[in-house]
Formats: sequence, C-alpha cells, structure tokens
Amino acid sequence: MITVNQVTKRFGDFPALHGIDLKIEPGEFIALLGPSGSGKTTLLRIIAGLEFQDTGEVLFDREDVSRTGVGDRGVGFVFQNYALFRHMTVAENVAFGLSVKKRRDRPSKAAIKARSAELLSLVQLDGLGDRLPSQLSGGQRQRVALARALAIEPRVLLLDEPFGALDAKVRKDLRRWLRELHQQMGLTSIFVTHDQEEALELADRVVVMDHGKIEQIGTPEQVYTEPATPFVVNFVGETNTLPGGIHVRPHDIEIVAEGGHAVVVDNVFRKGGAWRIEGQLANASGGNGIVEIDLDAEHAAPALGSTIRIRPLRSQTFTPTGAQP
Ligand SMILES: Nc1ncnc2c1ncn2[C@@H]1O[C@H](COP(=O)(O)OP(=O)(O)OP(=O)(O)O)[C@@H](O)[C@H]1O
Repeated sequence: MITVNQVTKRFGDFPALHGIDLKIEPGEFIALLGPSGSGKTTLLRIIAGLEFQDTGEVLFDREDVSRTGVGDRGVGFVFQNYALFRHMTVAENVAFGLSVKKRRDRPSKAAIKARSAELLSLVQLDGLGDRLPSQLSGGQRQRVALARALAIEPRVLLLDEPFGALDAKVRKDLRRWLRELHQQMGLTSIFVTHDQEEALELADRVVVMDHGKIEQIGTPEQVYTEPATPFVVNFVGETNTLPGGIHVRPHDIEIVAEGGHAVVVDNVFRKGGAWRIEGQLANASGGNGIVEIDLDAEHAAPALGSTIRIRPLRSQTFTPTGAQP
C-alpha cells in the first residue's frame, strides 16, 4: 500500500504540489491524469524517491520512506527520458539493475543471464537479447525498458507517459499488454498520462490533477459520469457548456421539435456508430458558443446551415462545494 500524506513541493517560488493526499491499495493500477504542468511527474518522482517533498510524508505499507532514496524503495520505473543504454545489448540493458547490485545481493552471472532471458520472453522479445537498442522499433524499445524496470522484481511499477512517443495502434496494443502484465505479476502500478482515453481505459482509479492539486480521485466511471469539479468535467471526456453554466456530454443531448436551445449546424460527420454534429449556439450568451452533439446513426443527419433545437438529457452544474446532478 502506498500512502501520500499532505505532500507539498516547491521549485524556488513555484508551488508544484499543494498538500497532496493519496492512498493506493496493493494491486491497484492508478493513472495520474492532468494537463501539462499540473504536477503529475513531480508526484511520481516523489513516490519513486527520485525527488523529495518539502513537507508531508510517503509511506510504503506502514514504513515511512520519505527520506529513502530510489535505490532502496524497491520501485521499478519507466520514464521517457531514461532511455536505454545505447552501447549495451538488449539483454545487458535488461540485466543492468541486477548487475549493479552490491556484491552480496547480486545474483551469479548465469542467474542474471537466465533472468534477463526470462524477462525478454515475458515482454515477448525472445531471441532479441543480442541486438542493440538502435536495431529495435519504438514499441520494442519500450518493452525492453519495461523488462529492465521489472528485473529487480519491484513492488511498485511507476511509468511516466510510457507510450507517449508511439503511434496510436502500437500504443493501444502496448496498453492492453501492460494491463495484463500488471495483473499477471501482481504489481501495484502508477502511470502518468495527459491522455484521458489512456487513463480511462487502463486504470482502476484515476487521479485527476490540475495546478498541483488533486481535483478528483475515482474509478474511470466516476470521473466520467460524476465529475466533482468543472475542471474534471472539461478535462475528462468531451463536454459542452450551455447557457446557465450547464455542462453536458455530446451523447447526452437530444434534438427536439421546439423549445431548448437553437443551434446552427456547421458540420456533420460520422464518428464511430454516431453522427457527430458541430454547431453554434444561436444565442451564445452564457455558453461556450460551439456545441458538439452525438446523434444515433439511424437518425437522418441534419442539413448543413439548418437550425436544430437541442435539449440536455443529462447535465451538471457546479456549486463551490461540488457537483449537483
Ligand atoms: N526541477 C524543476 N525546477 C523548476 N520547476 C520545475 C522542476 N520540475 C518541475 N517544475 C515545474 O513544476 C510544475 C509541475 O511539473 P511536472 O513535470 O510535475 O508537471 P506534469 O504535470 O508532469 O507536466 P507534463 O505533462 O508537461 O510532464 C511545472 O510548472 C514545471 O515547470
């Protein structure tokens, strides 16, 4: 179990984290989700022991590891900027964490070699141990980085935008595969992403962050359907703001014959099994002007330039204390 209690961090005058509280249960897969600069990486680095908080504490189970360095926390991590060692073979990269252990903890050369081969098989790269990183694809390199992180048999796996630089298809495959690996190895994993789709698809719980604060912690379902703050409703999933500060999802809108809000249709295209209609609120006062609507594909699409009338089926407004359905 990982407990983060009232953790704060400043960089000079800049407050990067304000009083973060977070409890992660053993075996959970957690996403830290937020825009650039929201403090996700800083929080992950503090949990890893690569960075130290100014105040507050980090516990692993009941042990206070606040002043324990990264080498003694038993965490494996894959950070985008911790690239593979270019001059080492794939097998040597994977074995690195074991081969730099203190002599009394270090397995024999033969045992390290066997472990490295086993891990390469786990990440489905059997037989590629003798290659150099430059002879692999991007997705294969990420899997080597994961195997390297897993070599020390970590209790906790920390991943910072692990699939950031990969194309959409490879990302999707790796995500699914990572989820399986997490379960199979009984890991507690935390990953940083600014991609809400990735967070919603992968995580058991999502921690939504903004400006160094946690806005909401919840299951993907909770943060999507019961967003706690206006920030969450805007950041997680697509949303429209209608006059009166009403937030409504594109698929929670119906087209009505009369009443509702008038919208002039600008664009209509197919999006998955629905029509996506983009339009402008005819009277934009109090709304964000642009409206996106998903309409079941069995309906006829409205003509460009026509005016339709819409009504929210489900919406949310916010008071300073939270969401009001
Ligand atoms: N070593 C540092 N020195 C000064 N400021 C820093 C340092 N590291 C991070 N910051 C600042 O702290 C804030 C939070 O940074 P952090 O990297 O945690 O954000 P993030 O949410 O991970 O963003 P991104 O998605 O862009 O990686 C940013 O404004 C950043 O500029």
